[in-house]
Amino acid sequence: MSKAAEIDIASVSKVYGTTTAVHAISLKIPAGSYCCFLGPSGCGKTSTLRMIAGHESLSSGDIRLGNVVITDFPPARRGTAMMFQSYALFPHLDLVDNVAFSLKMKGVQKEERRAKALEMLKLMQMEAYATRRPAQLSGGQQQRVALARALITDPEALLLDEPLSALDPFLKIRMRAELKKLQKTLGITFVHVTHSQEEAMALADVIVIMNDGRIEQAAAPRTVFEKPATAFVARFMGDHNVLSGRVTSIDDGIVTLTVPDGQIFSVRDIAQEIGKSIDIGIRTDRVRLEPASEKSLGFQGVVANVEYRGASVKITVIGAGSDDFTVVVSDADYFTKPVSTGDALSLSWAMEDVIPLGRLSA
Ligand SMILES: Nc1ncnc2c1ncn2[C@@H]1O[C@H](COP(=O)(O)OP(=O)(O)OP(=O)(O)O)[C@@H](O)[C@H]1O
Repeated sequence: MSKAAEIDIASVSKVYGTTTAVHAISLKIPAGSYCCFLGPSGCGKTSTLRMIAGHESLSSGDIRLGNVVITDFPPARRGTAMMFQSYALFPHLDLVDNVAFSLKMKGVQKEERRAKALEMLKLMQMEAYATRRPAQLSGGQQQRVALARALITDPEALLLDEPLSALDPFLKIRMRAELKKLQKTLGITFVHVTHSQEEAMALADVIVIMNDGRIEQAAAPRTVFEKPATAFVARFMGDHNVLSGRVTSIDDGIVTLTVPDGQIFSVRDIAQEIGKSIDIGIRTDRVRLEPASEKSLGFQGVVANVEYRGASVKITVIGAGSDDFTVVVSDADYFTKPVSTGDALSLSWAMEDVIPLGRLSA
């Protein structure tokens, strides 16, 4: 296998007619890492992947793979390989010929390309099916063949566009583990586009969260979850409450934030100006069902909904300017003091659990 290569995306934009799909993004994807592009539909993740692959031209900027600027290279000369969402296997060819296809295009002799294709099918544990056609395989097996076909060119980076979306939920989780294992075995850079937070968290060394053609945050899954950079990231990753308010006083480093019907205090220097709007995040599992003390923060609200989830219970609360402030407590904690819809309750959390979120507005 080839060596892994860093992918350097420098100020890359993509404009389609009047739509700017990607706004001058810059990102370095470390060599040998598993990188997931995550974001809502239309945020520009597929356009970015296709520009790395060479299936879409750049409107501006440059892309480097290792030491080589590949911006103007055709797909086959880039050192990348792409696996498509639909797998794009040829129905009339058997698996060996499907996998060997790109070598045939390169003029590699039949014996040599068939031997290499069998080696790749073996890597994906599909050699027993070598003479079958794609229609005679399950979804998971087709995916393995598509992977074998992408890997036969010894790419430095493998690009995967929603690779698990065609699979049923059970297979999705199994193939997810196989992808991760394959990336570790090969050691090459994987770039995987997904709209599933869970998938990105499970697979990635680096998650790149995109919104409206821009990168909101690029970091390790734990950083993204524990320190979301913006309100968008906190909301999109889920399991966080986002409260917005105005700074009403700053005293000795303690910022007082006033939300429409309550007060939240933060010890951190999250905004310097009185009157400025700010967003803060609080994890749903860090909220306690007890009144705030001097050392903690909180508000009083009214229970809007209670959802039993087995090991935990999710309580939705109206208050502090939010109509869906969410608290997740363990089943044990909940059942010692259950609450129902319409009950008034006090919520609190520790000051250190307040996450200041970026992109402040005036
Ligand atoms: N060939 C095209 N011509 C015109 N506009 C396009 C083209 N391809 C994408 N777009 C637009 O660019 C924006 C980004 O699209 P892109 O496919 O990159 O998003 P995405 O995040 O991958 O979305 P999805 O998850 O739905 O695939 C969208 O507004 C889309 O409509």
